[in-house]
Amino acid sequence: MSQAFDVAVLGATGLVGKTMIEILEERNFPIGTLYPLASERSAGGTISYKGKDIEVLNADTFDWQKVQLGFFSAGGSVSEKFAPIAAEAGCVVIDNTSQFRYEPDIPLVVPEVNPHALADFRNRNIIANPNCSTIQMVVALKPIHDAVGIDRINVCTYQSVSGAGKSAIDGLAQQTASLMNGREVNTEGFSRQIAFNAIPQIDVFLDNDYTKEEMKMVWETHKILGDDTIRVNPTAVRVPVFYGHGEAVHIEAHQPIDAEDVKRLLSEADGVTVYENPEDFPTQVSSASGNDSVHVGRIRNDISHPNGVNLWIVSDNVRKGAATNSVQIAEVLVRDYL
Ligand SMILES: NC(=O)C1=CN([C@@H]2O[C@H](COP(=O)(O)OP(=O)(O)OC[C@H]3O[C@@H](n4cnc5c(N)ncnc54)[C@H](OP(=O)(O)O)[C@@H]3O)[C@@H](O)[C@H]2O)C=CC1
Ligand SMILES: N[C@@H](CC(=O)OP(=O)(O)O)C(=O)O
Repeated sequence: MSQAFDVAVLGATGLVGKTMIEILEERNFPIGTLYPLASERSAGGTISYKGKDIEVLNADTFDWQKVQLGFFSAGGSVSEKFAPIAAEAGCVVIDNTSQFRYEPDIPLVVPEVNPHALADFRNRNIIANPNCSTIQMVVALKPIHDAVGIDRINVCTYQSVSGAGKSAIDGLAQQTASLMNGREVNTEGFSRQIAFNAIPQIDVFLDNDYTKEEMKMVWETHKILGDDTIRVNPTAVRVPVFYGHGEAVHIEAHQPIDAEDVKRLLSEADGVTVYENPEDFPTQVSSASGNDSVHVGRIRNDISHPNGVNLWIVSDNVRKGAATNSVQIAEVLVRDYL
């Protein structure tokens, strides 16, 4: 990688955007000039990159011809507005929002799972980064699907508040402090109190009574694994954890499969850390937060089904679920296509 790329990060003052800039630095991505972009609210402020303070620019007035790559994490409506403009100007957009994920000509990519899908990036000059809960699940399930074919997935998520942005992190901290001090709780930003509670609603309810977060896991698993026959049944729950999503996953394979086979398959898989000893299970706080691996433990045979296996999967939603996955997409892009 001797070539350097001029790069814009849209949403650079947000949780995902800031992490994206840290990860670009950490992984030494070949950047010529970095342009951090946000709304007019934050324009004029600075962000730190490689020991320097770089001015945040207003996305409304940015000239997209200046960059070859754009990392977008400022929300769906912002991507809807700016991604076509950037793409038309020759910038390849890696979009973290759900805005373009379900359009058939837009690649939806997890580099450990379906890097080949990137071959279609020129269709629109836009590549979609999947939903955080979906990414960690498909990284762990892909080797099993390749080996024996997965017929059905039942999954319950335990998602941290960082999935809902900076304001939700502040909300959990404030609610916790209020309760500890015997004060009334302000639940703004959540549909119920989140401190010391669990909320079985993430995103809006759809006509089939699943939430949109749950249906994203169905639609995106099909698109990424390239198999619409997999039956996926999710329940997505917000829990009072700051960083890291957990998932209790139950799979039914097309053929009998043993937990020991799953452990062996996953120990050979890219991006996965396996916890073989049942007592040595991973958690969001102790294992996932702050690193890029998908951690899998509690791997055991289903006592109620001959082809069933249970897994507990945790990962850092802001890193592997968003920022790191986008940077990994860019790494494959510049290595194989640009
Ligand atoms: N792949 C995934 O699973 C994930 C995807 N995401 C996506 O990333 C988005 C941002 O998430 P997160 O970082 O947690 O959110 P934050 O609320 O922490 O940050 C939002 C960012 O977007 C910027 N922004 C908001 N409105 C505009 C606008 N009109 N024009 C330009 N910039 C704007 C904000 O800038 P300012 O400082 O000016 O307000 C800020 O930089 C989410 O909405 C979601 O779409 C997030 C998490 C995981
Ligand atoms: N919905 C996820 C985060 C997110 O922004 O997802 P998406 O990119 O699919 O909208 C969460 O709340 O944990």
